[in-house]
Amino acid sequence: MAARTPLMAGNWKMNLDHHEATHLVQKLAWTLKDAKHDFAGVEVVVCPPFTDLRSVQTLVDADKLEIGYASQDISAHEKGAYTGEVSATMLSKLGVSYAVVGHSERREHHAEDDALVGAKTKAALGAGIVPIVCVGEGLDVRQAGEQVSYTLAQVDGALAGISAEDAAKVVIAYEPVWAIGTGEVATPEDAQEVCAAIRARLAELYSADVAGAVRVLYGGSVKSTNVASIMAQTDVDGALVGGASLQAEEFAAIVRFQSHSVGL
Ligand SMILES: O=C[C@H](O)COP(=O)(O)O
Repeated sequence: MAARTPLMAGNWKMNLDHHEATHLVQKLAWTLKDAKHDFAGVEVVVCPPFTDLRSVQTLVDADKLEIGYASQDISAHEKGAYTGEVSATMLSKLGVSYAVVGHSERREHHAEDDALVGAKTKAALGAGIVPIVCVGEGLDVRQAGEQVSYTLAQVDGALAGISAEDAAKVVIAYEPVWAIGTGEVATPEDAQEVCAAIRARLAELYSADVAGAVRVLYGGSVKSTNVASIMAQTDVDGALVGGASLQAEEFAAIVRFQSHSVGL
């Protein structure tokens, strides 16, 4: 079975206008190049707001940057009278290769449930976009010791009705809500426990091949100072980074760590 290429994705959330986006992507590319980053060893993706995507596409195409870009959300609808929505086809035309789906901030502030997350996952896959499906428990669930069953129920919801062929393409990001933006990173053991359980669930739902192909990321207060211990875990294949991805040097340091660990 082919090794899983680590994925480092920077979720900018609702930060940076299109001028700032261009500046950050340029700076990130320069910083990684100066550090002789080998893009074959680690995939680097940024997730700007919708309004920045065209500018990022123009820059990436013009300078032939090996940096991918993702949307932070995607519509479950194909087209038509859905004011404010952005379709998978529209995003695909912009060269978007990944879409964050079911982030806890959308689940919380926009009442997204597992059924909607599943529909968005399907919409992304239907347009050739890889969904980065976010799952993870809140503090109350963690304190009750129910993080594994809670998170696996979200995985089941997101993948309901999805074929094995499509499931193998999906990225799952385990983001315990209590670790997001709080500076309170999960311990490596906490991350491994749930990421391993997610992979085991994929094997149950599909096959060992699908479980072995899917990249499982960790997200929640990842920084250059803690990424090494998280990435050392067997079932963690990358990170979904929020705040720390807004600084080119810091995000590059997170990415560079991984380059070094694979001997580049
Ligand atoms: O999507 C990213 C996560 O919400 C993590 O955010 P954070 O790194 O600022 O904690």
